[in-house]
Amino acid sequence: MHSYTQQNPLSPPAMNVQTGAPSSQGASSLLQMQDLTKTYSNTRNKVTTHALNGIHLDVYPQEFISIMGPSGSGKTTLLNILAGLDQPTSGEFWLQGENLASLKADELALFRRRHLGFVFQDFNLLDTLTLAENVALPLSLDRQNDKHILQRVSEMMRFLGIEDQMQRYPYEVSGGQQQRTAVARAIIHQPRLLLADEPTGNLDSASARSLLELFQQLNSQRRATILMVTHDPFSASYSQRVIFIKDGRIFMHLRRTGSQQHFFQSILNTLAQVEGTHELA
Ligand SMILES: Nc1ncnc2c1ncn2[C@@H]1O[C@H](COP(=O)(O)OP(=O)(O)OP(=O)(O)O)[C@@H](O)[C@H]1O
Repeated sequence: MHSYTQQNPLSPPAMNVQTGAPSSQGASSLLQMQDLTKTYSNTRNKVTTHALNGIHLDVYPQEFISIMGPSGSGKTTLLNILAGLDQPTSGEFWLQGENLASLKADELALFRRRHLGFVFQDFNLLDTLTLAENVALPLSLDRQNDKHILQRVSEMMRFLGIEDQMQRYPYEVSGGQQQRTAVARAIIHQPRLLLADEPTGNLDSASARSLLELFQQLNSQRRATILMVTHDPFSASYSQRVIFIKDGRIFMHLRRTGSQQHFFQSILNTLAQVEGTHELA
């Protein structure tokens, strides 16, 4: 299947068909992926899974992108590769010109700690640390001074509306507050890229909505570039561009051009197409 793009005819700009970037985009991309593939080979039952089949994608600074696709289409595999948690089988990717696949393990660990932020579905907070200590982790690991850390943590927790929970432990607060803590930890070091895997998956609808509004705020006010994997079309409608993956390939890019409601409807229509199109083996 070939990948293609869909746009509202009333609303240019045109997009680069391969990467989904606006053709008028002069700025250089923040993240570039070139022909990424990932194959899992199971030696026991000799089954080979082609999780990614040649992903080309450019992400531009200050974009908020959602990645959608059917179960097993390769979304998490892609995010894990970008997060440095897994290696591609072939292909390359660069974050602001840095070829991440070429870094040694310790260089990659440092790069991840300094330049990437992660938010996961299950929050991943450390239960033995207070919320403030959890948020401080990236700065403590970087050995920044205590006064600066306290100042940054307070400022960040205030921004996220959880400043009165600083001394509590994760098990003493709600899921929404835990996820806000995880977001604070993910962005306290001002990463170049925030990667989120189903960040609203364990939240009730009010907390999910407030997290998505927070992502929009981070994106517009703090210039965060966000890449979010989600199953949920409503969550995706908060972003500016949705990339649909199917069978490890990019199936379509959809860019928001009108209201959020209109974008939500376009996402639903595209999902129906993605799920209704079956490739013959
Ligand atoms: N460690 C692994 N070993 C073997 N196969 C794997 C492994 N991890 C993922 N896969 C396979 O790779 C394919 C893509 O998986 P991936 O988890 O990326 O999909 P996904 O789109 O995130 O799915 P979901 O929406 O269900 O989370 C699937 O067929 C999956 O079974």
